[in-house]
Amino acid sequence: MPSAQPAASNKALARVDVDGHDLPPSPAPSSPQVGRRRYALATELVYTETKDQYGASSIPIYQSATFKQTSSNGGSEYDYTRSGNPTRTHLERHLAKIMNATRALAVSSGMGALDVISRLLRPGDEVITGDDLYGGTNRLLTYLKNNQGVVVHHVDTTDVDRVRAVLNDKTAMVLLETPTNPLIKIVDISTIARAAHDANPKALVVVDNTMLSPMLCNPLDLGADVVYESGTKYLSGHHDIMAGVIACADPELADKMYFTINATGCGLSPNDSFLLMRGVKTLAIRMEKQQANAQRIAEFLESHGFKVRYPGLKSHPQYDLHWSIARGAGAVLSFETGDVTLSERIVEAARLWGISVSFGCVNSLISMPCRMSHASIDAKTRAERQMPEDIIRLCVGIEDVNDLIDDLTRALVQAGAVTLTIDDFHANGASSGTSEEDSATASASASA
Ligand SMILES: Cc1ncc(COP(=O)(O)O)c(C=O)c1O
Ligand SMILES: N[C@@H](CCSC[C@H](N)C(=O)O)C(=O)O
Repeated sequence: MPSAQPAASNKALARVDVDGHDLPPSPAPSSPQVGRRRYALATELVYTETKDQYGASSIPIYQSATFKQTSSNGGSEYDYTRSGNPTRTHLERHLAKIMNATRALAVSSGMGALDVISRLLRPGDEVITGDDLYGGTNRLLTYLKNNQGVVVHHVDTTDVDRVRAVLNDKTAMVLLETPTNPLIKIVDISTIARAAHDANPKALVVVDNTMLSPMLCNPLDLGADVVYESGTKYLSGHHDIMAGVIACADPELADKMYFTINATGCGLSPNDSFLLMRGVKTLAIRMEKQQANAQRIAEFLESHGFKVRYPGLKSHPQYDLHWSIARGAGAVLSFETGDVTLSERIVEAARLWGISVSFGCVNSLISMPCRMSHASIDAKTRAERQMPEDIIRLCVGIEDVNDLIDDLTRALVQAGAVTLTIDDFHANGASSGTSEEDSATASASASA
């Protein structure tokens, strides 16, 4: 019995084995427009053309697992949603354009994206990565090390010489995060990419761009081979979906990763593809507001003597490096209080700031990474990697910045982290919406 032929765009690509063995070369992508921008990014985020027969201005949700074929040999563009779906394809082409990629692939989460990329590795391969990384990334790398025979080197990737010291011809992947989560350290993508390719021309430089999004950074333009992001964050922007995106310039590499997505079934669902597409359209305006708010909040905290980590502050030790690779500082910052229980009190006193993991969404969040997003890294490793247990991470949203500063001020005062009079409190940004009850709290704590 002849096997069903895959859909033109997806099927042709599905003919490639994950190792690239025994199969004919990949045909050219069916959509040559990918990766080509005509307008400024803010315009391209919004501008899309659907091929919908009714001229729908928003891509319809093709909520169908299967697609009818024109003959027993197939003949239709799609056959099965795990292999390809028009809503997902529309999103992927849009993402390829805004990520300056030849091809983008949408999967069910950011970790799903890293899983797909990591399946390019083989036992004995070496991976070089940072010593400050999102906890889930660290967990997956630890799994690969313990179960798949992959050698993982964690080094301080802010120091190019330390990376050079471990690069060798077995280096298959260099995995970078910048700014790092949660210590907001900056990594020189271009220099490391050059060094990695010098050490092994086949090494893949992979960048997790979740902390910046394509609005602020295009790692492929800086020498990276693969970029991935958690679409759960800035790209979708509302914390109502989980998603992941992978993009690259090399079509054969994209084919291999597509093979894994089809083989394992982690492609993004039609409904989530629709929601991610909708979210992406407002990325520019959300990011602009979130960054402006984050800058004000970082300055506010710094003015109170906290050690603030944010690349929008001139005091950031890698301020110049950051601005040489990125177009903005993003909206995630962290600060230390010097005392874990004090940090706990501040976080728990916040009202407007939701206590939650994640970032990049429209509402502001506060968290203690060592207990939350990075709890999967054991305490000993956290200490070895100099992650302060008291660190508080703020993920700034689009609210009125005065309300955010008021709420933070009240939390800091209530926790006993700062001492303010009511006059100071108002001078520090407390303005609209500050209730008498809040002011009274500030006064009472300040005099305590
Ligand atoms: C920097 C970074 N990369 C990747 C991920 C994974 O994304 P997801 O939660 O969508 O799997 C996260 C957060 O979860 C993250 O903070
Ligand atoms: N329980 C989750 C925690 C997810 S953290 C999400 C995000 N990347 C962040 O940094 O806040 C897990 O164990 O993965």
